[in-house]
Amino acid sequence: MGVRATVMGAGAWGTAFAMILATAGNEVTLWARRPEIAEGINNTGCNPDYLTGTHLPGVTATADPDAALTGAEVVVLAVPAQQLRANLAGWTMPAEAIVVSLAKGIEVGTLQTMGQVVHEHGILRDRITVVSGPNLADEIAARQPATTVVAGWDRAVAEQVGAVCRTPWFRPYTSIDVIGCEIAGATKNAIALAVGMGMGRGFGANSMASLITRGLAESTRLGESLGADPHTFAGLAGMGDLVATCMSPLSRNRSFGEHLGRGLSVAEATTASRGVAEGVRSSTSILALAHRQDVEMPIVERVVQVLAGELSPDEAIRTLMARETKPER
Ligand SMILES: NC(=O)C1=CN([C@@H]2O[C@H](COP(=O)(O)OP(=O)(O)OC[C@H]3O[C@@H](n4cnc5c(N)ncnc54)[C@H](O)[C@@H]3O)[C@@H](O)[C@H]2O)C=CC1
Ligand SMILES: O=C(CO)COP(=O)(O)O
Repeated sequence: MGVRATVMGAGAWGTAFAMILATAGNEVTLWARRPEIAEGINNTGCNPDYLTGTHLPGVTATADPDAALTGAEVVVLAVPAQQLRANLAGWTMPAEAIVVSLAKGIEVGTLQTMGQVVHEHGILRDRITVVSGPNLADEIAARQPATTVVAGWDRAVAEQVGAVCRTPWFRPYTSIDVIGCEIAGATKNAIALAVGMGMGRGFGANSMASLITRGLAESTRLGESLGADPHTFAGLAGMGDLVATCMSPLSRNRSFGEHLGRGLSVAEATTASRGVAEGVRSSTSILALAHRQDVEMPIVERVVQVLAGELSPDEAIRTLMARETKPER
């Protein structure tokens, strides 16, 4: 028996998630900010801007947030991290709905995770869940097998969301480590920028593996300082997502880093990007969070310096390699 589910945000991941929900037998409404996107979906059955060849049977689109939200039992938030708070302020959330956050980022200024932003908006913690894992939208849209983690403060609610978004090719696991999944999801984008920079400089698998592994170590340190379970970082939302993102040319964050590594400016890389690369804004807030928590994050620090134009990718790599020798753990 399906539920009435609404996805707020018709970018790549919002569109693919709407397709998952419809395939799983739910009644799905997809809110698009731009009316022409909603019209395109309703008229052709495909999103004209994102995942363009993907058919979305059973998905009805609208550009009216009230129409989208009225009566929804599950509300999926799929707008970029830095835009979530402003969007929530203009929306009337259904009183009893379960909320699912898809964005992978840390809010600039408040240093809050998306779950915290949603909670601050007045949603009870027990009704908030986040989805995070190795989920490149293009592959999900092509119905390639993938797994993910649905994390919620209330395990039963996470299980409910897991059941609602389960399809033959999309297998959700559940977790109660919301903060761990969110920190893992946000930091992997910053690490993917670093990996991309290395690839843009022409480096191979050794460099990539070194950055992934040490990136995971600093991500885990930050998570633990905030009360996360370190095991989460070895799981799908941690290592799983990091590997998928850093290995795939489909990743916007890795591609953005590659552009920087090849000598493009941040502005040029932004123009070349085919969607939001969350790590570009969130690297700064992740580093600020690390400073607040007194946690060392040398890779993220170098990424922030490159994005700010204070270091070249070559200098970033050189200074990372010049750090003092120390025990691995
Ligand atoms: N694309 C992917 O493979 C995955 C993305 N994510 C995360 O999901 C979140 C959304 O990403 P995507 O859908 O991929 O991004 P996208 O770049 O494909 O689309 C962004 C969407 O947000 C809309 N948007 C932009 N500014 C807005 C604003 N001010 N107010 C409302 N809507 C606005 C755009 O019109 C577009 O529909 C990000 O946090 C991303 O890290 C997570 C897993 C997979
Ligand atoms: O989060 C993602 C895969 O899990 C998508 O990564 P990008 O945002 O870098 O494309």
